[in-house]
Amino acid sequence: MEKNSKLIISSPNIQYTDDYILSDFEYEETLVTKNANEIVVKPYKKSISIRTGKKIGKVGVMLVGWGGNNGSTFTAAVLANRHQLSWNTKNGVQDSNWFGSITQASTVRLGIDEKGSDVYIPMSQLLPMVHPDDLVIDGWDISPLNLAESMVRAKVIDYDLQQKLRKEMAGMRPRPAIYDPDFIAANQADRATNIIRGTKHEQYLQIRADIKSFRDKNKLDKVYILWTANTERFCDVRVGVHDTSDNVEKALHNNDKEISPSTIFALAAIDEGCCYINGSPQNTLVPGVVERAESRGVFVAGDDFKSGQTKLKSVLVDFLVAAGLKPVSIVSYNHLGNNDGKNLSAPKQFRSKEISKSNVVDDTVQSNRILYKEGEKPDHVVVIKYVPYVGDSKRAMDEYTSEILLHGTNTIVVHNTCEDSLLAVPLILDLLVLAELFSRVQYKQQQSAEWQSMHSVLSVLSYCLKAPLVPQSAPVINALYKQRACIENIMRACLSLAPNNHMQLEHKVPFLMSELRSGAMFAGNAPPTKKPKLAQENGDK
Ligand SMILES: NC(=O)c1ccc[n+]([C@@H]2O[C@H](COP(=O)([O-])OP(=O)(O)OC[C@H]3O[C@@H](n4cnc5c(N)ncnc54)[C@H](O)[C@@H]3O)[C@@H](O)[C@H]2O)c1
Ligand SMILES: O=P([O-])([O-])O[C@@H]1[C@@H](O)[C@H](O)[C@@H](O)[C@H](O)[C@@H]1O
Repeated sequence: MEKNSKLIISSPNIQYTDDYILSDFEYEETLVTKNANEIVVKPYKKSISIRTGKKIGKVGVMLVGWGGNNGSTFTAAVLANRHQLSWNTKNGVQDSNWFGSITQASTVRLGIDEKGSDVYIPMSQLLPMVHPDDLVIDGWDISPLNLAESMVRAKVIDYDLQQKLRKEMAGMRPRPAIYDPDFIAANQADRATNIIRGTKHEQYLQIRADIKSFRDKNKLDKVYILWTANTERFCDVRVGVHDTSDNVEKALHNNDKEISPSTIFALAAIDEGCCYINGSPQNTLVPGVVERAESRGVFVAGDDFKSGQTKLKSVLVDFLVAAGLKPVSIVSYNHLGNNDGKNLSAPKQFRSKEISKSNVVDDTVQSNRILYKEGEKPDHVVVIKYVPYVGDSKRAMDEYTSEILLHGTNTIVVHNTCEDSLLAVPLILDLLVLAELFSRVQYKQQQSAEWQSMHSVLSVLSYCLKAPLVPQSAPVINALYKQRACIENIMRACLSLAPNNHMQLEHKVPFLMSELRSGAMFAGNAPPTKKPKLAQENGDK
């Protein structure tokens, strides 16, 4: 499909207005009930209407930890792509790209052509999405370095590209941030010289003022707040402090020591009506914060970017278990030398990461009671070591041992070296682009008049996160294929298209095969000669 060709869904279930894409969608599921000696399966359907706003507006993003490896590399990537920069390296001239981003560099299966071949288009062409070039960037950091100095410190971007970006990035300086030595490693103290003084509530008010001034100065329609600052220790969640919105607010006013800097940022974001995304593993989004987001109709998402070792794990374990093989021992070791690794060399901060990296196999293991008894899990060990010399170039080594036929074993060993930030930054972009897209998608039961947004806990972003936060009582899905299919199929539903099922019966069932070959399969489904009629300009059906 040509990059700029227009996607038109030719269906009686879709209508295009100036402001919306309106879709009628049949949501199908299967209700399963088990009793002593039978399993009853009952298919059901739900007719819903979906509308997607076509107007994006001006979008701003404020990064907490802007001066870090991820924050400075994200900024460099946006600018390099915006200016379509090329630069010299020992391997020749390189061009800017967004490799690693599903919204910018991946395609989705749309359907089949007359010959029955799959047709794919860029995910970014499926629905209106904010373009990375249009993002306005700002943020906070406890370190005072400007973004050019931060980029140099990070040692991620090629030198020649750094030179092309330095002038513009030198003009970007992180706002003072909230520093609490009780929450991040003591070894971070020497960079914490750009901080907001005062009580926790005064810091909260300053963050709100920062968001407001950023929004007003740039005339923004939406602002997204994303935490890519250092990993904090878990806060000790307490009844009366973290359990409700009112109690969290009270605790803030009382300067409670268990209210973390990241929770203060989250409260400020939510109270300014801004989506808050947690790219680190700590438990920022305590129940009281989630309750506040729900009461204000604001999205929150987290935790911890799923960028490398864990992303691969959420594929490999799914493949092994789905193949009927039984992973019994998973050992994930890595060392790295960036500041993230330095912070994680402290036990409490490592513990936060160990938790988020360890739960990623649970959904797949629990799905197969042939291989695993109730409560049975593979041995699973996570090791992270700080080795300054290697910098951002994380060296990950994984060993997967599985039981196979007749007490055999299979051991898969993986070695994975990468600039950690070059894997995380595309996820930061996708989290922002997808959060903005889903802020424009609303649903209603066809007979009811009220349009509803998705639940405040935006679990559709799980694909980008190691330890996905989900609405209360919802299951956590970590398997990467399922997470990606969820995004694709919700986007297809916005266009009234059925989920991809990969059955390809036209290539398996003889009468369908002959219909395909004779052209009879598409008889009466020929593309329309004229555009689908525009619905009345009323935003509603
Ligand atoms: N592949 C990846 O890089 C990856 C993957 C998953 C998660 N993460 C998480 O993303 C975060 C950032 O990673 P990084 O490599 O950019 O680390 P980094 O240490 O280079 O950057 C973090 C930045 O946050 C700043 N900071 C610390 N506390 C702050 C606060 N309270 N307010 C504002 N700024 C603060 C630090 O000064 C630093 O500049 C870490 O928590 C890391 O665990 C990274
Ligand atoms: O994403 P992933 O490769 O599983 O996990 C990574 C860890 O292995 C790494 O040590 C840490 O510094 C990064 O923040 C990231 O969390």
